[in-house]
Amino acid sequence: MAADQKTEKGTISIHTENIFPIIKKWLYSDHEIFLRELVSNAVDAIHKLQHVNVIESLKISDEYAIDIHVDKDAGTLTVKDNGIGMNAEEIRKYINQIAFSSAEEFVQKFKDLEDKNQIIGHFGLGFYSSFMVADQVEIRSLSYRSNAIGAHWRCDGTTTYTLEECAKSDRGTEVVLHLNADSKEFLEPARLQDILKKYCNFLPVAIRLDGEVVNDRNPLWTRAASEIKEEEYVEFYRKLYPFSDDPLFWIHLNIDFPFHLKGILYFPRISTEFDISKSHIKLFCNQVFVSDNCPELIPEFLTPLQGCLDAPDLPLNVSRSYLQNEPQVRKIREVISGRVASKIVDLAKKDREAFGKVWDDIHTFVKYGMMRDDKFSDKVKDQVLFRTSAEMKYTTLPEYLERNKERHEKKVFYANDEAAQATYLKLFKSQGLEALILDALIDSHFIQFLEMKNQGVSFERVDADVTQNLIEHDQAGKIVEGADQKTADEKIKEAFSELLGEKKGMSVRVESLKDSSVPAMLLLAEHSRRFKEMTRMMGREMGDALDEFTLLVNFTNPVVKKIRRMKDEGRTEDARLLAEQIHDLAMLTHKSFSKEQMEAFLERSNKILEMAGKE
Ligand SMILES: Nc1ncnc2c1ncn2[C@@H]1O[C@H](COP(=O)(O)OP(=O)(O)OP(=O)(O)O)[C@@H](O)[C@H]1O
Repeated sequence: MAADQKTEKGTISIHTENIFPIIKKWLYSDHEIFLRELVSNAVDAIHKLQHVNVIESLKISDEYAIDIHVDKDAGTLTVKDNGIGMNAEEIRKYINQIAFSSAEEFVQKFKDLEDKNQIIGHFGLGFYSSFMVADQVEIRSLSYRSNAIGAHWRCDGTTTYTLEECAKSDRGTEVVLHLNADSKEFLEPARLQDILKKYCNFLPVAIRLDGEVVNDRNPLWTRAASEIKEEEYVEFYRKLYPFSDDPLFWIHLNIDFPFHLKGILYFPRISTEFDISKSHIKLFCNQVFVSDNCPELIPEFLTPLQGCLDAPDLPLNVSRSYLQNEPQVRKIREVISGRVASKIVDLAKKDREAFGKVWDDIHTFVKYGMMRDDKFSDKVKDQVLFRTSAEMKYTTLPEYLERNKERHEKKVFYANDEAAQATYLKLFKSQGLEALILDALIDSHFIQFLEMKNQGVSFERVDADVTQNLIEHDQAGKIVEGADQKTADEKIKEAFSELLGEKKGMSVRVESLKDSSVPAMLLLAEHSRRFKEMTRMMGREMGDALDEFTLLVNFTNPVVKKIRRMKDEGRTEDARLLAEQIHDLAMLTHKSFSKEQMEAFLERSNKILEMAGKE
C-alpha cells in the first residue's frame, strides 16, 4: 500500500481552552507520575500484544521490553515499547479523543473543588500527564498489523496537533517528551532511576534505563508460597524496608475469589519510634506501585503491618474517597483480618514457646483487634497469651481457669506492676497461687473486655483482697481473750487504730496470714480502684486511688505481736514508732512519698535502729 505523505493538522476537540495551565498548576507537586503513566501504558501495550499473539496465532517470540532513554543535548526523554502499536486511526481515537477527553473531564470535575491537594496524583490523566513536564510531545508508532504504516503525532501543548506518516520499522510505540525548562531534572538518570524504583520496581516487563534493566519482574508475591524459602521472604522485606529489623512473621495472600488480591503482609518488630499513625502497606495494581498511604485497605488495628498488596481490581489512580466508600475495600479488610487471625492461631498451635517470643511484639494489636472486631476476637481468643507468675511463663485464659478452678473458681488474680506488687506476688507464690501479669497500657481495658466476654469470670488485682487461700485456718486471732470478751484480732485492730490515729481513708483489718514474714499490706477494693483509674484516664480528676484503703495487719507476724505487747507494757511511743513504720512500708508499695513523708520515714527508721541497738 502506498504511503500517503500528507500531514494532517487538527484541533483536539476539547472545550476548555486553558486546560494546560490548570493541569500544570494543580499537579505541580506530583509531576513525576508522568513516567509511571507512560510506562504503564507501555506495559499495557505489551500485554495487549501478548494477548493478540495468542488469539491470532501470530507466533511473535520477541523479548518484550520498555526502553527509557535521555538525550541531554536535545533535551528529550523517550519511552519506547515493543507492544501492540497504533496506526493513525488509533492515535486519533485513543490519543486525540480518549486521552484528551479524560483530561477535560478532570478539569470540569475539579475546577470548583476547594481543596485541590485532595486530587493531586489520584486522577488518571494517563498519557496527558506528559504535558506537565513537556512543551512538546511526539508519538511515533507502528501497529503490529501486517503492512501497517508508521504514524507520527505531535502536539505542542495547545489544542492543535499534527499527524503524519513516518518511516518506523520496528513495531511498537515511542513517546518523545521535549522537556520544558522547569523539568530538566528528568534528564538526570539518577532521578529517573528513583522514580522507576518507586513506581515501576515490580512491573512484569523489563524496563531498561539507558540499556540497564532496573526492575524485578517477578516480585515475591507473584510466586507460589509453596516454592518460596524463609530467607527469600526476609530478603524481600529488606528490599521493601531497607533500614528495618527483620520481620517477626508474615502472611502470603493469594486470593482469586471473590476478588483478586495478592500480597505479603509482614509483622514488624515494634520499636518505640514506630509511627503507627501511618499505614506502611504498599499498594500495587498489577505490579504498578499506587500508594503507600492507604490505611483504608487494612483494619485499623492492623496498622503496624507492613508489606505489599496487589489489588488488580482497584483502579490505578485510586483516590482516598474511593477507598473509603468502596464495598470491595471493606471485603479486603475482612479477608485480611481473617487471615491474620488464622496465622496467629497457627503460630500459637505450632510452637507455643516460639509464639511466646513474638507475643510481646504483637499482643497490643491482637488485644486491640479483639476489642474492635468480634469475628477476629472469636477466632483468636483461646490463643491469647498471658504472662504468669507460675513456672510455665505463659498461659492462656482457659488454661489458667482450668488449673485454678479448685482453689478459686472463675477468679483471675493479676498484677499490673510487678515491682510495686512484689510483696503480694511473693505471698501468692509462697502459697502456690498464680497471678497473671497484665502490665501493658491496654490491659486495664482488656480486663474489662475479658470480663464482658467471659460471663462470671472476674479479675482481681493481687492487692484487692486477701483470698482464703492465704489465710491460716486455725486462727489464734479469733480466740476471745480476757474479761472484755474481745478477740485477739480485735485487740490488735484497736491497738493499731489508736497508735496510727485518724488517717485519711484508712480502715484497719486484722488477718492471720499463712506467711508470717509480712507485717501489713494495703488492700484496694478492685471496683472502686478501677473506677478511679478510669476516671483519671478520661481526664476527670477523682482524687487519689488511696483515698479509700484497708491496712491489713498480719496477726502472725512477730513484729505485730510485739507492738501489741509493747502497748500493753505502756511503751506506747516505741509501739507507735513501729506501727507507723509498718504503715509506711505498706504505703510505699503504692505510691512514692512526698519530701516531708520521706524525711519522717528516714528519721523514724534511724530511731528504730537505735532502739534495736539498745534492746
Ligand atoms: N504506548 C502505547 N502503546 C499503545 N497504545 C497506547 C500507548 N499509550 C497510550 N495508548 C493508547 O492511548 C489510550 C489513552 O491512554 P491514557 O494513558 O491517556 O489512558 P488509559 O491508559 O486508557 O487510562 P489511564 O488513565 O488509566 O492511564 C490507551 O488506552 C491506549 O489505547
